[in-house]
Formats: sequence, structure tokens, C-alpha cells
Amino acid sequence: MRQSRCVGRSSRSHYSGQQHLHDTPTPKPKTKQEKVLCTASQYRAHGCMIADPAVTPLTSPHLTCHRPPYPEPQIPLCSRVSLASPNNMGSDFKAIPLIDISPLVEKIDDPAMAGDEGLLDVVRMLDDACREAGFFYVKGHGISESLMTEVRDITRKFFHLPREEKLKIKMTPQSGYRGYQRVGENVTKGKPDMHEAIDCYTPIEPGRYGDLAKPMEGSNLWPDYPSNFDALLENYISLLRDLSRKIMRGIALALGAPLDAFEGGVAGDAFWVLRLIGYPISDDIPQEERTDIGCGAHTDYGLLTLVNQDDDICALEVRNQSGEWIYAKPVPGTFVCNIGDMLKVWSNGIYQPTLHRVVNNSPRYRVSVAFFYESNFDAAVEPVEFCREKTGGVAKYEKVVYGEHLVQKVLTNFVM
Ligand SMILES: N=C(N)NCCCC[C@H](N)C(=O)O
Ligand SMILES: O=C(O)CCC(=O)C(=O)O
Ligand SMILES: [Fe+2]
Repeated sequence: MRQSRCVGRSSRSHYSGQQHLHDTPTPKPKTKQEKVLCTASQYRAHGCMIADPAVTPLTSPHLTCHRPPYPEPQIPLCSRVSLASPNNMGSDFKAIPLIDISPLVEKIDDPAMAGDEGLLDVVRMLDDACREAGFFYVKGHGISESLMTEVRDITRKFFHLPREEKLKIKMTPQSGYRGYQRVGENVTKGKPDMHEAIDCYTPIEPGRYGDLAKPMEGSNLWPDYPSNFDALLENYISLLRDLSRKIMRGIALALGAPLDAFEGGVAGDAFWVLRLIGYPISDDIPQEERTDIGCGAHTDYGLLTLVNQDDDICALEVRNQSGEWIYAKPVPGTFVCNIGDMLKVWSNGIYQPTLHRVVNNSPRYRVSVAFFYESNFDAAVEPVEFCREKTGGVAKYEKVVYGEHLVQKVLTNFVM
């Protein structure tokens, strides 16, 4: 089955003519952008949705997606309409771009390299991706594929432990919402999600942010088994924080902002969140607890998310403006990145977070490890002046204190 590529600029570029990248018009990327194709409805129709490797050589030819026909999810008409509102603008992208960010990773910390051609190519691709899909894959990020696999494997090992063992690190309000949650305890828009997870957050000492952070104060609950869990994850977190800082430097340049726009008071002390997530096989969930969605449609809360997902299961779906769900199918060794609510506010909507959800209809248990790079916990994020100027001069969003946004989500995300 051969598919046509859809790489044209689209309605998401609704500020067309606008100049960015330090006010030089954006030329076509010199480096060819690669795109990963997979629409959920085609996938369902054909059972296997692998783009022709001759067209998109980066898709995984080895990937076999066993998927029974799956009905379109029941999204009420009214929310379909509201999802298409300008607040959830997304272009009619059919594919998610894949960006080799190695020039950025290698050069972005050297101010003398800010004009480097390879780096500017990456910056242009980030700009396109953030305007269009709001999602992109990164390769050349410097994190070894073996570490990415090890992190997923240790997560899988934990989730395969007996329930009593997992409940030793149970998340509760007393634990600052840190720890293990069972399938169905996380809810999205009132509906239980079919995933289990361990949630970890930047540790918060009592009193650190006054009343603001009270519900989330504490340190993380790591399991005793597998034995090197905490050491492995702490190393992984520190690598992903640094990688995210670099990608945010690239995104700052893409917006035409100073390199360090997401440092200092905005994200110089970036709060991080790590979710280790397991999506069981549907048949393994008792029928009376079962819903059809692994994680309901949502946007992420902060600046940038990096998802390390299993190599062999298509389950993460990203919504385009027409309401089609496009698969972020696995591309081994890459992270799937997406932008969050704080970047929307800061950029006055130039970059918008995209709705996404997870449906595991495969016959395999799926693991993903999502790292969220956020603003400073106490950052008051509001549209910056130069982004307002580029978008008609009026602030489209009110000021948000990131920590308040997070705490409000955390307090309503769980039924325990
Ligand atoms: N930290 C982040 N971004 N977690 C995303 C979880 C999304 C599902 C959640 N129940 C919700 O409704 O937001
Ligand atoms: O499991 C995934 O692929 C994504 C999970 C996700 O979107 C989230 O936790 O915010
Ligand atoms: Fe998400």
C-alpha cells in the first residue's frame, strides 16, 4: 500500500507572512524533513499501517501492528465542535515530522554558534513542527537507544510485579501525589484511563513555595525492586532535563526570542515530571472496570514533553484540525516531543499544544515513559510582548502561575 506524502504548509500557519527567526523570512528548510505517516482510521481499516518505506524510509518496516477493527471513539458532537475552536488549532497534518537535532545538541550552548547553518536548519524545522503538528520526533539527541530501552524494560518489570508489591509505593494525597496508581485511578474528563503509572515530580521541600505547592510537597517513592530503579531513573531524568533545556533553546530561537528566553524566571529552575506508564492488554482488565481509552484526549501542562515509547505498538494518537487521529507510531531510538500549555500562553498562541490520547488495542502490554519539562513552579507565565506584537497586539491568554495549573490538574486527575 502506497501513501502520498502530505508535507505542505497548512492552515496552522495562520500567521503566514509573519516573520520569525530574528525577523528573517523563513526559507524552505535546506535539510529535507522526514515525516512519519500513520492515520488511525487507515490503520484500523487495514490492520497494519506502515507507510511504504520507499516513500518514508524512516518508518519501522519491522513493525507489525496487530489491531482488530476498532470503532471510532465516542466523542460527542459538541466537544468535536469545541475541539476545533481556535484554542485547539492544529493544522491538517497527516504526518509528524522527524528532526535530527544533533547540530542543536552539539552547538546550542556555544553562543558563537547561534548562526551556524546546520543549527539554523534545525531551528526552522522546530518552528514548522511547532506551528503545524505541535508534535515532532527527535533523533540525534544524544541519549543512547540502550538507555531508552533499559528505562522501558525496568518499568515493565515493575508493572509485572504482584499488585501488593506495587502498592508499597502507592500514590496518595499524603505522598504529594507521588507514586504508583492503579489502572482506572487516573481520570481524564471524568473517564477512568486504562493505564497504571508511577508519577514522579521534582522534590519539593515543605514550605518551599508557601501554600501554592502544599499538596505536592515531598520526595519521590521509588520501588525497592527492580533494585537499581532509582539510580537508573535519576540518571535518565538528569539527561532528559539537559536535553529538554537544549530543545527549548532551539524553540526560543524558532520564535525569534533570545536563546535563554526559557531560562531565568520562566524555566531556569524548570520543574520536571516523569510518568512511567503501562497500558495493559484490554482482555487483562476486568470487564466492569474497562473503558476503551488508555489515556483520554488532553494537552500537556508545561513547555515540552519527551515520550520514550515501546518500539512495537502503535497507540499514541495526535489530533489534527479535521478531527482525524494521526498515529505517532514508534520510531526506534527517537523521542516523540510535543509542546504544552505554558508554551501556548508564553507565545500568545503562536505555538499551540495539540490534543493527543492513547489507545492500546494491541495484544501486548505497552510501556511509555513520558518526561515533562515545565516552567519554574512559581513562574507567572503570560504572553510576552514580542509574541503579542506578532499576533495582533492583544494578549489572548491570561497570566497563569504554572504551579497553580499543575496542582489544579493533579487534584482533579485522580480517584483514589
Ligand atoms: N503531567 C501530564 N501532562 N500528564 C498528562 C496526563 C493526562 C491525563 C490526565 N488525566 C489529564 O486529564 O490531564
Ligand atoms: O503514553 C504515551 O505515549 C503518552 C502519554 C501522555 O500523553 C501523557 O502522559 O501525557
Ligand atoms: Fe500527554
